[in-house]
Amino acid sequence: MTATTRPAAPAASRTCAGPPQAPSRTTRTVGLVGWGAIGRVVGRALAEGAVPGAALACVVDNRVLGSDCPAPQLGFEDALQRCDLIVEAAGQAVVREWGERVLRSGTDLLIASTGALTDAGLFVRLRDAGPGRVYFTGGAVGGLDLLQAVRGLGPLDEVRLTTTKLPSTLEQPWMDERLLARLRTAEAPVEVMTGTARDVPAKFPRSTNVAASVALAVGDLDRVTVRVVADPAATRTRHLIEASGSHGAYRFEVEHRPDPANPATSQVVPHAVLRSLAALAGRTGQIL
Ligand SMILES: NC(=O)C1=CN([C@@H]2O[C@H](COP(=O)(O)OP(=O)(O)OC[C@H]3O[C@@H](n4cnc5c(N)ncnc54)[C@H](O)[C@@H]3O)[C@@H](O)[C@H]2O)C=CC1
Ligand SMILES: O=C([O-])CC(=O)C(=O)O
Repeated sequence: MTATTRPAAPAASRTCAGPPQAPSRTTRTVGLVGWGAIGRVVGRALAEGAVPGAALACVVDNRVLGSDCPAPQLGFEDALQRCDLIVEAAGQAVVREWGERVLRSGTDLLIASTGALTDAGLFVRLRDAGPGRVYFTGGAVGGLDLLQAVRGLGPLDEVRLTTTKLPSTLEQPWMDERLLARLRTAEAPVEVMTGTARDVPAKFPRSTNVAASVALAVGDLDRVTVRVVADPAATRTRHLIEASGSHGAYRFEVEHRPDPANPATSQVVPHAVLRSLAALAGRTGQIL
């Protein structure tokens, strides 16, 4: 499944009556699912007109939202009636429950919770569903465009992602008391899990979607080895991608300030979503 863009506007057309017409741009009507750390920033920016060619039509959330929400709160079915693009910023479960229905209704879907795609069955169903198209935001990591381009030269031999976060953001319901105690009392970095991009995002569904994003770019969940590290000194979240093959070697390292309300999420992520939206809305001059 490849993140491609479709032009929002029809090409300029020539009529019998006169000169070529300027391209008419249609506005993408956006339904935002999730009014949390990502959704609030995305929703407010859209409502302020920050993305030319994209307008916020409604917000879907399973909590009752207050008056700070700048668009009507709708249920999912009603949102599908009103929108031509759904932005998921709510969690992997939403992609599982609604992904296919969104695409089958002819609505496009931009996914933040890429970890849902580690479910092989869901991956195939979303790939084959339509007529809506599915897109992924790059989220908290960079270099995905290049890793995707490198596939044209052949497979990479090795791809590693090391994600380092504050211990509290990595606690999970499946952890036993011993591991939780190690995280809570850590005075130095603790390796919490090493696995493939197939395994890790399911274990840390709100914290390691980036592993699935790297794998989507590389085209192989099992080729990406992921290390999850809890570091009490990680006031910034770090993601290090290292990849190599016969044609080259690649290294991308980022450090993000965590969102104060939800430190599992890096502050940059809603801006990555807005960038993706700008590309989908057909803003010119965009680096794809
Ligand atoms: N690709 C990437 O780099 C990243 C992806 N993410 C993904 O984005 C998701 C959202 O992140 P945040 O905004 O930080 O989370 P958050 O927890 O701050 O907000 C999530 C919002 O979605 C709502 N929600 C949850 N389940 C829902 C459902 N079934 N139906 C309707 N609304 C629902 C919640 O009520 C909440 O308002 C994360 O769970 C994660 O899967 C997060 C960070 C980075
Ligand atoms: O925001 C981040 O740094 C990464 C994250 O939570 C995720 O991939 O789920």
